[in-house]
Amino acid sequence: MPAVDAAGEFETIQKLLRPLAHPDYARGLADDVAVLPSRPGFDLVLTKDAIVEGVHFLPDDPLDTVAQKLLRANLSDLASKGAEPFGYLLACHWSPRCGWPEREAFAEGLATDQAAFGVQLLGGDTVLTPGPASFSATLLGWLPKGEAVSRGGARPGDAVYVTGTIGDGWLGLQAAQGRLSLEPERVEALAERYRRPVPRVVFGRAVRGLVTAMMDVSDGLVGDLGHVARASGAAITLDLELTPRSAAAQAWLESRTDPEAALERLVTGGDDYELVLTVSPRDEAAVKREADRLHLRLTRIGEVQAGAGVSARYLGQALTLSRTGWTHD
Ligand SMILES: Nc1ncnc2c1ncn2[C@@H]1O[C@H](COP(=O)(O)OP(=O)(O)OP(=O)(O)O)[C@@H](O)[C@H]1O
Ligand SMILES: Cc1ncc(C[n+]2csc(CCOP(=O)(O)O)c2C)c(N)n1
Ligand SMILES: [Mg+2]
Ligand SMILES: [Mg+2]
Ligand SMILES: [Mg+2]
Repeated sequence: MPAVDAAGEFETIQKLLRPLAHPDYARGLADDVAVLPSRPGFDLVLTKDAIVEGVHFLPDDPLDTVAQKLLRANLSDLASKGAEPFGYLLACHWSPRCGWPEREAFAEGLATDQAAFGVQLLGGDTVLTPGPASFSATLLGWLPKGEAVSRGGARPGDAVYVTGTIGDGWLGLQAAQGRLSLEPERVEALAERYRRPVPRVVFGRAVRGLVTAMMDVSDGLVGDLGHVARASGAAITLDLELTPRSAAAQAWLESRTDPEAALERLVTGGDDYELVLTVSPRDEAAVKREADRLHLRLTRIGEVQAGAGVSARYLGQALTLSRTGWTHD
C-alpha cells in the first residue's frame, strides 16, 4: 500500500468532514476517539455496511450519490430493527479519481442525508488506495431497552408484507449501464432508485411493536426472506405475482417474452432497501394504518407456515428459482 495522501488527508478531514461532525461528541474530529455518553433506558444499536466501486456502485456514479447510498444502506439496517438513527463512523478509502471536487461532492451528499435522516458524523478514517474507491460506515441508533425487532420472530399464520416496490434497484443498475430500452424518464427514475435508495426509517420505527419479524431487502427479496425463515424456524410461501412493482418495472416486465424469468430477476436482484415484515393476523390492520398514515405502499406478498425455507409460487403454481439473491462468493 502506498502512504496516505498526507496533505489531502488532513485537508479532507478538517475542511470537508469537520463541518459534519457532532458538536458535542466528535471532539472536533481532532482527537483519537469520539466519546458518547450512554442513554439510560435505551439500547445502543450498531450496524456496518461497506460499498465498493464496481461492486456496489458504478465508477461514473456521482460521489454525492455514493455517500448517500452508503448512509442509506446502513440506515436501512437500523430501520429494520425499528431504531432511531443517531450518528455514524465513516471510513473513506479514496481512489486516485477522488480529487478535491469529488470529495466535496461526497461531503455534500453526507450533509444532505445527515439533515434528512437526523444523523451526525462521530469520527472515522481517511486513506488513499491505488485500487477502486470504497467506503464504509458504522451507524449507531437508539432503541427503547429490549425493543429491537429480530429476523427470528415469524410464526406460522403470520402474513408477509413488503414496503414500496421491488426490483427497481436491479433495473436501475441495468438502466445506469445503458442496458434498458425504456423511455428516458423511466431509465432516469430507475437509475435514481439504484443510486439513492430510500430507507424506510420512519415506518420501521412506527411498526416496531406490531411486527413479529423484520429485515431489509439488500441482497434480493427471496434470499432475504430466506434469512427470516431460517432465523424463525418457519417456512415462507411467496406469491410472486403479488410483489409490488413500479410503473417502470411493470413496463419492463411487459416488454419481456418470458415473464417468469423476468419476475425472477426483480425478486432476486437486490438493491431494494425496502423492509419485509411478518405480522400476526391480530396486528395486520394496525400495521396497514401506519403505512397509510405515512403514505407508504405496503403489500401482502405471502404467508408464514410450519416448515423451512422459502417457496415461490407464480399464479398458484410452484416455481423453482435458479437464484435467490446476491452473494459475495
Ligand atoms: N466481517 C464481519 N465481522 C463481524 N460480523 C459480520 C461481518 N460480516 C457480516 N457480519 C455480521 O453478519 C450478519 C449478516 O451480515 P449481512 O451483511 O449479510 O447483513 P445485512 O447488513 O443485513 O445485509 P447486507 O450487507 O446485504 O445489507 C450481521 O449480523 C453482520 O453484523
Ligand atoms: C456495480 C454493481 N454491480 C452489482 C450490484 C448488485 N449488488 C452488489 S452487492 C449487492 C447486495 C448488497 O450489498 P452487501 O450485501 O454487500 O451489503 C447487490 C445487489 C451493484 N449494486 N452494483
Ligand atoms: Mg451487511
Ligand atoms: Mg445491510
Ligand atoms: Mg448482503
